Amino acid sequence: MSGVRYPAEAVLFDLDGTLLDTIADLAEGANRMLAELGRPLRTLDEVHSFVGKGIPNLVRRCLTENTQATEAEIDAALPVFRRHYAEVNGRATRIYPGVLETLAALREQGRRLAVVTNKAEAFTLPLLERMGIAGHFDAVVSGDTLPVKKPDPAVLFHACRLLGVDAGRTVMIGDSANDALAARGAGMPVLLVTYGYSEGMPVDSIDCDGLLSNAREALDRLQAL
Ligand SMILES: O=C(O)COP(=O)(O)O
Ligand SMILES: [Mg+2]
Repeated sequence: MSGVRYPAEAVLFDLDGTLLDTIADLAEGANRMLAELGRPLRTLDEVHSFVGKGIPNLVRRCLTENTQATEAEIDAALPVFRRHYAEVNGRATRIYPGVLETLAALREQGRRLAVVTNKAEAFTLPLLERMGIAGHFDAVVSGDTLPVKKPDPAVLFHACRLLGVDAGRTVMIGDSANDALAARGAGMPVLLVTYGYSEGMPVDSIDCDGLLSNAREALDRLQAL
């Protein structure tokens, strides 16, 4: 892996598409919103390609992809989505295979772990609790923790500050170009899982330091650092 010549003391994890398969709940929230607004519903595949840049972007794309909406309509839709998503958040969400044992093993190795997600904090924290994984993380940075979100590297630096670990001793693991660009901007190595969302983009076309078909593979990669 390029750029790392020391043990990685901390690992930053993306949430949606990396640790948790949240797509069914996101699609349910989106379609309840669209139904309430009298707009055409979206397929799971469509929602899949809309996830990654946060909830405002998901709502915007649901309302504007191959159709039209005014800025005022998009603004008005956001609280509708939030209301519905708050109801379903976590219901059909699943932890990806290999994630639990990987988190436990990384902690066993003494590494500090954080979640850095573009999902808003109001949904992130209850979801981590509900899925029983909140206790694995020493810090959580959500999409509205700072005024910026991924791909801005500021969120990764913020997570490192919360962890008390140098960004130069940290590795990012994600599923999309937002994660990879943020890591590149922070000068951090980045591994991408191949099973996530990546906004409809082939994940192997994204500049990164390695692909993981199962989170468990991160253990070997990090072992070598
Ligand atoms: O909320 C999103 O759009 C995606 O969130 P993520 O950063 O955890 O993938
Ligand atoms: Mg993601």
